[in-house]
Amino acid sequence: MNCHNTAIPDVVVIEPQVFGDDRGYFFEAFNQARFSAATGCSKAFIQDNQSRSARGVLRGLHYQIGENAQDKLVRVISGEIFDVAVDIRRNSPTYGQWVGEFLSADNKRQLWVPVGFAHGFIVTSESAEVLYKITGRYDPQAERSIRWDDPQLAIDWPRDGQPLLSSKDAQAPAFADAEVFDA
Ligand SMILES: Cc1cn([C@H]2C[C@H](O)[C@@H](COP(=O)(O)OP(=O)(O)O[C@H]3O[C@@H](C)C(=O)[C@@H](O)[C@H]3O)O2)c(=O)[nH]c1=O
Repeated sequence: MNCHNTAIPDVVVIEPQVFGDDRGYFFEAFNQARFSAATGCSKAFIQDNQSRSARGVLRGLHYQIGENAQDKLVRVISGEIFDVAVDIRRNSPTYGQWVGEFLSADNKRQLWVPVGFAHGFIVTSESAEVLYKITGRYDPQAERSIRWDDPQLAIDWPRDGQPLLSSKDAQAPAFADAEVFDA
């Protein structure tokens, strides 16, 4: 497994070692001990989420606040996405900064997005299926969002034209009005 920190060190790219042979390939999609060594996270994952989206769909930017705040380990099982994490920890030196990584079924990269970050992605292939493990339970009351095109965040989404959004995401508040993390 190969890991490297992104420009925001708490966000980590994990690249599993892939063993190819005449039959196809094998890799460990998740290994608790190696994952904890790479991220410092020893919390248990309690839920796996999977979604499928067409090209140009943008989901985000999302997070949960309070005791059900969620860490996310994101990967792609078909197609390609540009996956984004935004640092929304008020006291962080990288507060308001974002990192983005292309994750695909081909490159098998995973992105570790810890609590304190807003998360979103745009689909850059014909369609994409995204699978992510989370540590906090789904709590609609704790859900928060930030608009994808917030001028202060200025995320450079790879896209042709306007993305396809949920109605919830189309009405998301600006970063300046968002509830953020104090820690
Ligand atoms: C997130 C979630 C949604 N749902 C339901 C609620 C709703 O009816 C339907 C679709 O929900 P959403 O529109 O919020 O799905 P989506 O826009 O894909 O939300 C996800 O976006 C990515 C970027 C994330 O980071 C995730 O944490 C999550 O917020 O699924 C659950 O039952 N459990 C869950 O954990």
